[in-house]
Amino acid sequence: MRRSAAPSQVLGNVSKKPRFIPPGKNNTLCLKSETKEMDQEIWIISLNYILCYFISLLDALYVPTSGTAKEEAAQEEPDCLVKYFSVVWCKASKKKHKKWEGDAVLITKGKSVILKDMEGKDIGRGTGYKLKDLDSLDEGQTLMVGGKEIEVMGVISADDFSSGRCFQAGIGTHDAVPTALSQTNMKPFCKPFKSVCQPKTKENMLKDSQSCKPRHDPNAPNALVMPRPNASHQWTFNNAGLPMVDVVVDPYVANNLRPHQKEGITFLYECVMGMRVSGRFGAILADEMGLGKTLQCIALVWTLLRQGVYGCKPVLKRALIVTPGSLVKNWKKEFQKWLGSERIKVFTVDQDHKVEEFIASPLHSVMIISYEMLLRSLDQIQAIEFNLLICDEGHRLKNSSIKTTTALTSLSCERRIILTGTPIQNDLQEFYALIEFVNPGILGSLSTYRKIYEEPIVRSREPSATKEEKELGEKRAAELTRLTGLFILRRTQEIINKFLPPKKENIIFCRPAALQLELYRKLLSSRVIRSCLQGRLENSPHLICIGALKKLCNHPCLLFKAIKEKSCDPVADEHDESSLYEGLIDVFPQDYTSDTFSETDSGKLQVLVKLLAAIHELNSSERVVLVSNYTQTLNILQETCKRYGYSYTRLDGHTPVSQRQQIVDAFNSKFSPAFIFLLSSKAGGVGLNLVGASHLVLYDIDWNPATDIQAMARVWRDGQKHTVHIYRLLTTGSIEEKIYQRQISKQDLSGAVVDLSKTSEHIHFSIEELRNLFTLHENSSCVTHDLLECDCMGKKDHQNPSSENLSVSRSCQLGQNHGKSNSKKPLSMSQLMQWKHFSGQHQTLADPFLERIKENVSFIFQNVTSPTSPT
Ligand SMILES: Nc1ncnc2c1ncn2[C@@H]1O[C@H](COP(=O)(O)OP(=O)(O)OP(=O)(O)O)[C@@H](O)[C@H]1O
Ligand SMILES: [Mg+2]
Repeated sequence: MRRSAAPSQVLGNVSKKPRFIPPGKNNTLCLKSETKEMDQEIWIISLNYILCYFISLLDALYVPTSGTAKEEAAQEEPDCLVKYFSVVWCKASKKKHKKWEGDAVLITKGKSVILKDMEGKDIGRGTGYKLKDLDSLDEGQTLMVGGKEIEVMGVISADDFSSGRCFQAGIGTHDAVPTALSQTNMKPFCKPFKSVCQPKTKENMLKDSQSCKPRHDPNAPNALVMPRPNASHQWTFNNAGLPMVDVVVDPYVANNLRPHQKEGITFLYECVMGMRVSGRFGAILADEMGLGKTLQCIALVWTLLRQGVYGCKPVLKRALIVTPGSLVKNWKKEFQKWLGSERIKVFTVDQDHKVEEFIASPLHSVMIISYEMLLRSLDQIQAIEFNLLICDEGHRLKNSSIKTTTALTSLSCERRIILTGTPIQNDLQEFYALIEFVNPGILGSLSTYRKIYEEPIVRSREPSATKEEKELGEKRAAELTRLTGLFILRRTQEIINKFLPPKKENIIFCRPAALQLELYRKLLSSRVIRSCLQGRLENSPHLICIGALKKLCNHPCLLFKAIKEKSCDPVADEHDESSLYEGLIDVFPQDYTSDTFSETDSGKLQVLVKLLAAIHELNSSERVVLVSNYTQTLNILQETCKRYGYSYTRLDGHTPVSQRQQIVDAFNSKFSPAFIFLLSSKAGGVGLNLVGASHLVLYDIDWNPATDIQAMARVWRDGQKHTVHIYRLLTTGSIEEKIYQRQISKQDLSGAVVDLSKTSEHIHFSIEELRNLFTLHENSSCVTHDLLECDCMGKKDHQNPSSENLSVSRSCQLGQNHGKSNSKKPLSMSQLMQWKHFSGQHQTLADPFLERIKENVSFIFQNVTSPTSPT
């Protein structure tokens, strides 16, 4: 017999011995028509063989199934028991020496069988078997399926099949057997445990073992001691038999750590040391914004640069931190903040400090560089041996084909950490790309991953999914979470609530101004929108319409400007946009100019002006961050600041990266004269600390909830001293409300693994969705509230939980709705239902800031998070 090529046979199964068994014996099953072609060999299954099989399972990774086999088999013979077997297969032949061609999964149901390869594709089917033969099918037996011979290697439980576990290699925890995972796209890494110190002589090693002591006292009170590696780790990485020594985080930094940060550092340590998943050294730290991911990494880097468990040898010699440009200086500052300036020298790459300097400098062991600069200096960086790579705001690596990802992947550093505060969102393929970056190959090939996880999970979330599809999708999602949970850590903000001041979050529905309403109606009646609703969406005219409506919601002057620009553009050939604007100019007053805009023409701007006045007057020492997604809108907000004499500072995409940290520091300083920080959420939303302000206004809304959440997290974070007020402004009844509804319904969708929302406006809209987007609700004070089916009608005060109105308020709570079918509801806004809410006309509002704006506000939702209250 030749050694099999089946993956399950490759790893050490040479001991498998064939044994001839006469054909026709009851341990060989075959179709009648195929009996003659059957080979007459039957195989012994020795204990060794079974062992080999299980070891080999570790070899093949997630090998998918379409997830429908169970249903397919069930359709054929609905009442029979479905069984699953792991098998090996080869083409049927009379050859004496078989060469197994692959592993497979056999599904039997009644008299039928389906054979699936390890990618989940059907590779054979058969019917007409004897019931009793299939019922008694067991290890070692062979069977003919559609021209293939198979041999049963073991039974698979229904659970292992539906979770997809039967297709994956075992990914263990600390105690796992070392895995030999498939190495899809693996780069030739440098050995992670290659000594970063000079080689030593035997005598020196002996000396070392005597002098090798923990750098810090592991028995000191509150000492943060890293877990020791298990025997298998020692076997793999300590061949020299060096003495083991406790790795203890420097108390200088450890004393400042919050409990979750201590856990996070331990987790990262275990990941990058290959102690959580054998042979894997990557991690994703996805803690919510503001939980101090930077500090956790700094503590890790500092520990590994100075210490190592085997013979005291430091694990790292050099670490590379890649971060958005606006955060390069922030990282340097944080290093200084937590380690002081004498412990470590970090090198930040910029125009004046080139990579070459780092190479030449013996002083520096940490390099911080922006993603942009990394691309420009890739050649030099590739030549440096880094032992740890940290990618801050690493969700940008969600696309494996973009330049940044390819550049970073080309670095031969196996220890990789992605930091992201944004939920690992978007589609499951982006999730795959992030995983693939930190632990290449761990989820198998993309096509395998798609079949086994993505397809069943996505399918299970579709409204038309059957019960079985839903169950399968849930199981696969749970399995994916379990597996990736070994190296992804996410904690939510609640864990630091107790260290933070209260946060008041308000969603403010602003009544549109008369001019806005008139323009809105005109836009909705345009030919372009009508034709969109008839399904004519070539060249995406609906995106132009959406853009126009969003501009109008911010301020009509933005639309005016767009119309003027279009009409002045001699080469304008975008018929859709021009015809969308047809006749609109007549709606504006004759003397209208975009420069002399009036705040009374925009509901939101009116509210903002009053709000700023209230803050300025009532809380003169507190400051405000004003956020918009659009530079043009920021211009209007800036102009408004000027008009009212408010001092301001601004950070947007045009702000030179080198100046960003300076601007942020100046604003956060208590001596800052600036009352307002104008922030473009796209340019500077991520990672910034703006704790100098305690009020934050989100002037407009993005499709992606993560963008808004990111922006809102800038002020409510460690270091904040005042109660934080967040105001999210939405134009009542307009497209903004719809986008908000979509945001929160998508957030609810974020199942066990990911948030499936889309990032850009390039979302696929159904005609029904477009119809909803292109409807103006003039008679509602809050469409979002209407959708909650709450019976308070906004007339009652839901503000005071101790008042008798509580019972009315309760009718909005989830608990009360349990009996109702949610399927009728377009949204599942469970969180929002638990917020206080009240109409703008309410007699008195407990909040002095809201009190000042109520005249222009139709409805408010409010949620207060305080150290003692649950969120
Ligand atoms: N243990 C701590 N004690 C006091 N302040 C802390 C602590 N940990 C972190 N901070 C401070 O909290 C702020 C937020 O930390 P950091 O910027 O690291 O958050 P993050 O998790 O990276 O958030 P984001 O996802 O928004 O980037 C920083 O100013 C940091 O110095
Ligand atoms: Mg950060």
